[in-house]
Amino acid sequence: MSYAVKEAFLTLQGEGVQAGSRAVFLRFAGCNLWSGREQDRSTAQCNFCDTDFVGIDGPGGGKFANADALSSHVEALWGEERDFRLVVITGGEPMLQLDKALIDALHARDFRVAVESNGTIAATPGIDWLCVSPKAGTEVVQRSGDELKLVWPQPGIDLADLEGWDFRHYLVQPMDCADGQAAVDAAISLVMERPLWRLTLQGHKIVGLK
Ligand SMILES: C[S@@+](CC[C@H](N)C(=O)[O-])C[C@H]1O[C@@H](n2cnc3c(N)ncnc32)[C@H](O)[C@@H]1O
Ligand SMILES: Nc1nc2[nH]cc(C(=O)O)c2c(=O)[nH]1
Ligand code: SF4
Ligand SMILES: [Mg+2]
Repeated sequence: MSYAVKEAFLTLQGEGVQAGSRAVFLRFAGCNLWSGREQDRSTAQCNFCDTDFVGIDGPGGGKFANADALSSHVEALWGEERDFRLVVITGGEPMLQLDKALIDALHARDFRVAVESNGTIAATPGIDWLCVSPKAGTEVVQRSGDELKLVWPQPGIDLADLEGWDFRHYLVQPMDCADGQAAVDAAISLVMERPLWRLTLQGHKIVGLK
């Protein structure tokens, strides 16, 4: 199978429990909850997205013919070091394209495979670190994983329901939006009221990384 990649780059994981780790980011093109066009945002199932995932024109992006070609591209971005190899596969919605062949090819090059998903498509087996970020009003089928990362505030989310799912870590991430401070305050209040949850900040934006 071929893969449509918006962009790929070396940075630090900015979010979640693995924040601060050196990682290659692989951003697949396309999402099932929004077209990515601004004129569709207000009517999309997910309308607060902070990411351009349309097309294959970003740095390190392109069309890759097969899993070997794409895993080789990831390896070139990482460099020679064989230890602690980490790739974060995101998008867009990565579960539209991520298959076993790509996970196997990345494992063969000694990468741990982390994935950021909206959870509306079941995760491909073999992922080493799965982050699910639920969106209000969508049917989340992937209710287990390593971290659940809730962007907040999101009207229509049933916190008690999420708390019954099977995740090792429950994280709340302030929504990057016009009133960012209000979102930070709301996230802190959530943690104060429900200590299962931990605050995660988008550290890459704070320090000026991509
Ligand atoms: C761009 S999404 C791509 C992966 C997948 N489609 C998803 O939604 O999880 C990557 C992460 O950014 C989060 N995110 C998107 N827009 C955000 C915003 N405005 N503020 C904070 N986090 C945001 C998502 O919830 C998700 O955890
Ligand atoms: N540095 C950095 N860390 C991230 N963690 C999750 C991201 C994403 O867009 O999925 C992201 C991102 O876009 N950049
Ligand atoms: S599901 Fe993820 S990629 Fe899709 S629009 Fe929402 S935040 Fe963006
Ligand atoms: Mg991002």
